Parts: sequence; structure tokens; C-alpha cells
Amino acid sequence: MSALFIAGAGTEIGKTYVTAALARAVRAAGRPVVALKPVASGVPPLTDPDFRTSDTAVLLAAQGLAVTPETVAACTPWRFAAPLSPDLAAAREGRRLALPDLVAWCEGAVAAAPAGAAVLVEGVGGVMSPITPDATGLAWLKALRLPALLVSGSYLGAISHALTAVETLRAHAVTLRAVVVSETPNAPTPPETVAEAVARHAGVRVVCLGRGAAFPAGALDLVVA
Ligand SMILES: Nc1ncnc2c1ncn2[C@@H]1O[C@H](COP(=O)(O)OP(=O)(O)OP(=O)(O)O)[C@@H](O)[C@H]1O
Ligand SMILES: C[C@H](N)[C@H](N)CCCCCC(=O)O
Ligand SMILES: [Mg+2]
Repeated sequence: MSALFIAGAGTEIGKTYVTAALARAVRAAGRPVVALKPVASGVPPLTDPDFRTSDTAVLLAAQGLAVTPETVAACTPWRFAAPLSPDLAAAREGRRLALPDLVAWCEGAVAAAPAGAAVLVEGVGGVMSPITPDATGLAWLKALRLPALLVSGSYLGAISHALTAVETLRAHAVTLRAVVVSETPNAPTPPETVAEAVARHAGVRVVCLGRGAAFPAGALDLVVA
């Protein structure tokens, strides 16, 4: 079993898209996969038709799993309605998420994964987005001691956002397996241009996913030990 944390250079940048594409590629390679989105905000009720576009639903579909209360709870135990950082979204509901509880749940889920499985854990927002009132996604990632895959977009400004996130991860001794540039619509340059710049400045392997692209099978060994 190997586990990988999918972090973002920002929110709505392609983390779920990349995690789902990676999950499909792992399954296509004949390996079991578990894709988790432990904390999600902006989540409609399970009975709402819009739930089918939620991160949880997208990740369940990528695993070939139906959306049921049980599969949803096993993928995303902390779901909040407000499309805000989880600490704020939780407070809107009179709830409070504690980092130790989140870390313990993730460790349990990773340990319970089938033998030989690739476990993919999608974060929330960007690397430094608040998760609890006193912890960011970086603290969560460091507590899990997992390697990271960083997802970037290809919009104007994406290079700086990606390099800033890379520097932050490196400053905190987080193992960065690769950066994945997931194409942003209407970007001024092709995603390959952003990928080449990030690779050159950061000295890191970069994988490119065009719009609607599958995760390249040739890059699988890079991101899932
Ligand atoms: N390479 C791509 N091809 C097609 N659609 C994409 C691609 N990358 C991202 N998208 C789409 O862009 C939107 C935002 O992507 P996604 O939901 O993966 O972002 P995210 O980083 O997971 O967001 P959040 O921070 O809310 O979890 C989604 O509709 C997603 O399907
Ligand atoms: C609603 C959004 N899609 C995400 N689920 C939450 C993003 C929180 C970002 C917080 C921040 O870094 O400003
Ligand atoms: Mg997502």
C-alpha cells in the first residue's frame, strides 16, 4: 500500500480532476485504489441533484463506487455546506473540526486500505488554506507524513502560485513527488509552457493534463510508489 496527498497551488485548480484521473489510471493498471476527500466544503446535501458534481461523487465514480450514505461517509466524513474554508464553513454550522481527529481518521483509512492499494488523499483549497481555526492544510499534510503531488492550473499567474507552493512544501520538508499542471480554460499559453517553466525553476518533474485528458500511464510510477 502506498499513500499520496494531492495538494493544490490554490482552490478549484484541478485537485479533484487530477485525483480522479489518477485513480482511473491506477485501476486501469490493475491496482486497487482508494480515493479520499476527508474534508469538503461547499457540499450540497446527499439528496440534492447537485451532489453528483461534488468532489466526493467525482472520486467515488473514479473508483467505480456508487454514491450511498456509506460510501460518502467513507470518502468524506467531514462535509460542510458553505463554500468557504472548512474552519469557517464548520463554524457556520456550529461545528468545529480538530486536526488530531482528522489526522487519526486519515491514518485509519490508509491503514485499512486493501493490500497493494494506492491511497489518494485530496486536500482542501490550497496548501495553506485553513482547515481548522488553528491549522492549515500544510499542518495536516505534515502530520500525515505523506508525500505530496501538487496540482497547478495553467492560468496567467499559475507559475508563481505553483513555485510558491513548491517552496513552501520544501521549506517544511514535505516530499514532493511531482507537480501536475491541469489545463485552465482560456489561458494565454498552453499548459506545457507553464509546466516547462515550473520544471525549470523548481527542478521538479511536471506532468501535464490537457482539458479532458487522462492521467498518462507513463507517469504512474512517478506518483504512486
Ligand atoms: N484538465 C482538466 N480537464 C477538464 N476539466 C478540468 C481539468 N482540470 C480541472 N477541471 C475542471 O475544473 C473545475 C475545478 O477543478 P477541481 O474541482 O478538480 O478543482 P479542485 O482543486 O479540486 O477544487 P477544490 O479546491 O474545490 O477541491 C472542475 O469542474 C473540474 O472538472
Ligand atoms: C469552496 C472551495 N471550492 C473549497 N472547497 C474551499 C476553499 C477554501 C479556500 C480558503 C482560502 O485559502 O482562502
Ligand atoms: Mg476538489
